[in-house]
Amino acid sequence: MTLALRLSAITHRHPGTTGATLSDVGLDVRAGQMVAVLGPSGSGKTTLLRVAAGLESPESGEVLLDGVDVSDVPPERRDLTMMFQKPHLFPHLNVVDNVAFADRLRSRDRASSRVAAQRYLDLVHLGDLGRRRPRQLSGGQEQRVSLARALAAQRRVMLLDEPFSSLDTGLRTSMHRLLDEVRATLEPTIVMVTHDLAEAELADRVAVLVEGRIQQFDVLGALYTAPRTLAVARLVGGFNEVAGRVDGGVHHSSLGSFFLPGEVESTGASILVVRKERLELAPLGSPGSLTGLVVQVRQSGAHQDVVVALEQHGVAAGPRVTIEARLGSDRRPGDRTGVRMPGADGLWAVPDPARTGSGTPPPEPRLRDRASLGSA
Ligand SMILES: Nc1ncnc2c1ncn2[C@@H]1O[C@H](COP(=O)(O)OP(=O)(O)OP(=O)(O)O)[C@@H](O)[C@H]1O
Repeated sequence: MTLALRLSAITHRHPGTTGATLSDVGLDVRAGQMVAVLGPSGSGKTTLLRVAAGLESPESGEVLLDGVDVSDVPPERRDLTMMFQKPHLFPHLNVVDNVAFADRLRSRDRASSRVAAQRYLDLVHLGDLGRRRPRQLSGGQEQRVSLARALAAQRRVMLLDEPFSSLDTGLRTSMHRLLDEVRATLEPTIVMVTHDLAEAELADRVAVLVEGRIQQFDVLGALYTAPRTLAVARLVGGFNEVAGRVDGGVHHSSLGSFFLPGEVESTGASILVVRKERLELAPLGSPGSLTGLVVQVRQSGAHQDVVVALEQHGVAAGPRVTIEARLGSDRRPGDRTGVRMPGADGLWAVPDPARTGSGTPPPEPRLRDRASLGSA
């Protein structure tokens, strides 16, 4: 499959700022693929799209469309289209003419561009609203028209900048379904910026951007099972963290020594990251289990999060871990309990940025389970 878009070693500094907003960012998007750029607020996501679109000129690096360097091509002549959080429809045109606009710019006649626009409106389930003005639409309808207009432009790549973030949860879910339908029908190439993990699920691959650097570019599942950095683990959330060291494929900490999967690359000062759903409550004193004191039990969706302060030398002063237990677990604050660690397939380790100086310092976590703290 061909590469529709390649961003190569992009570094960008906004005028008047000291640090780089984007540092050596590379991203490959294949034709027909959808890539989500996921990152916390201010990590440089919009800037990255604007560089791809030609709205910002990077200090260094290249933008290639279908293998051709377009770094010096102005935005209007790049074969891509951008869709924003706000729809920006033309208020003086009705819906069908908004969608037909790109065709009209290409000098297609009014009648046939309207016929084509109608097909895109049907695709976004707004076939009956073509004669309305934008001010007569709801927010969700406006965003559907905006999507139809972006599709009708038939550009090589669509850049979507948090296009559904201003919609309520129900509308956002229906836009996600619509995007899935559109992808199945037209196979557009899409780069979508989001800070929402649920939205990133729509994409084939996810690029995690933190403080202007791509920290991981992978399928979403890998971010949950094999995060490359602590920042990625924190952005995904639901990990317990225990500081320690990796030597010879084994993580050593105050919790003990645990074999890691062979793919773990981190060595030296490393944080053991364990998903809360992979830890288990166990009967007190059961063989191979750790012991701790339940300090909190709280509802988390269809589960309970049980926070346990692990005991060391008989004192519950060790790392705190959160265990996702099924509803109705009988643990109460003040109970002592066993905690069973998963096998190597449920463990992972990432470099400890505080002790190795590697990677960027972790951002203030947005999605992190605040109780999931651990220290060696
Ligand atoms: N025109 C500009 N001039 C100076 N600084 C800017 C400019 N545009 C953005 N920035 C800064 O660059 C950084 C990245 O901004 P950007 O909008 O790309 O982040 P983002 O990840 O899209 O954030 P959000 O999710 O909040 O939209 C921020 O610190 C922002 O303040």
